[in-house]
Amino acid sequence: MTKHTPFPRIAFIGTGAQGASIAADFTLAGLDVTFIDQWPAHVEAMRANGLTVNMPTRQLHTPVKALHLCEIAEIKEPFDLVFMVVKAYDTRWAAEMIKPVLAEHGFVVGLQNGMTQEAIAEIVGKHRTIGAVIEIASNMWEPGITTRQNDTDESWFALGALDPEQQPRVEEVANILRHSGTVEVVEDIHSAKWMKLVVNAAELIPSAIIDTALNDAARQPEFLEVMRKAGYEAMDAALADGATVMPIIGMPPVMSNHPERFVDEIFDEVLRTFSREDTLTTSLQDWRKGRRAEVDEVNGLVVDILEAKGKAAPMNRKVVEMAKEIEAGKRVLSPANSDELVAHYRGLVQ
Ligand SMILES: NC(=O)C1=CN([C@@H]2O[C@H](COP(=O)(O)OP(=O)(O)OC[C@H]3O[C@@H](n4cnc5c(N)ncnc54)[C@H](OP(=O)(O)O)[C@@H]3O)[C@@H](O)[C@H]2O)C=CC1
Ligand SMILES: CC(C)(CO)C(=O)C(=O)O
Repeated sequence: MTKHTPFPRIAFIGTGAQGASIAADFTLAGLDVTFIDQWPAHVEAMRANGLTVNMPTRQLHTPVKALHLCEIAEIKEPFDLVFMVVKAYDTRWAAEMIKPVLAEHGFVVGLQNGMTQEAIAEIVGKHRTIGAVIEIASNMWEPGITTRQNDTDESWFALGALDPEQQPRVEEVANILRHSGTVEVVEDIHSAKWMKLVVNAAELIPSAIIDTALNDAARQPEFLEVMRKAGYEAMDAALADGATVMPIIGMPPVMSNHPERFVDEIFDEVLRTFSREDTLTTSLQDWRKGRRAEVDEVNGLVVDILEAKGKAAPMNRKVVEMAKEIEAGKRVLSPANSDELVAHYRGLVQ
């Protein structure tokens, strides 16, 4: 029997590493959840064997209702709440696909890295868009099986409406998402999303370029400076785009109002609380699977915002350049790439 909720029909578009584990929590809580994914083998595996979620100290298994993307066109009853958990670069088309089956008073929640709430709002309308910060480390290498490295007691989310008139309803969405972790409802989701992007600019693509687990990358002193520099430039971009410094991911109230020290604090918190010794960033997982990573949506956005304001983002520009070479097959994914990034950093600070 399905639980009574203000959102009787829930969908996830994108049920990879992150979407699958959160949607599994909702399913096990008795909610009506539809899993929609573009990876055919994953949908077939979930239909045949259900979904398995491996966590540090327990394993979940549940039958799920899974649809291929092409089956969205067959949906008769609209969804009241849609969690968008595809990669940031897939947001626009995914929002267009879901729009015809989104209830008039429904919401799309952009549970992703990157400033995806803006693209979602352009497509489904500001009044139906909720921005979200997600902090969980997870990975998916096999169809039907996701590994979530942070159980619900150490998973963290922030939610905020784009349209202030809808903000009171965000609490109802938070109550649903609390099946999967701690949820903070924030008034200023633009700033919260930027604070996450700041730490993402430092950690994701830089550690992926050197084909190294996040914690190992951050343990290399000179490479840590490279990562921090990318984060400092991202903080500049955040401030230039109207964001204010605010604590996220369960950090204590801001310890420092110095923007660069604040970048260091968020980064330390990710390493201390969320990232495990073997955590590969979502971007390195993409590259090891031969897929595209969120380069333009994270480091590329920093370059674009600062350059549009007549400022420079030389560390992020270099990160984007090397990432594009990797994606074009012109550069090998290797720890040896560290030398070039470190040399570039040294040139900037001399
Ligand atoms: N994984 C992590 O640790 C973290 C991820 N995030 C963010 O969460 C969002 C979702 O990321 P995440 O869940 O990691 O992404 P995944 O790549 O695991 O899943 C996204 C989607 O990619 C497709 N996909 C994944 N693997 C394959 C494959 N081998 N072959 C074909 N298709 C595949 C699937 O379809 P489809 O494209 O339809 O979705 C999947 O749903 C991103 O914005 C990410 O930055 C944030 C914090 C940490
Ligand atoms: C948790 C982590 C480091 C894992 O990839 C991540 O991707 C993020 O902070 O967005």
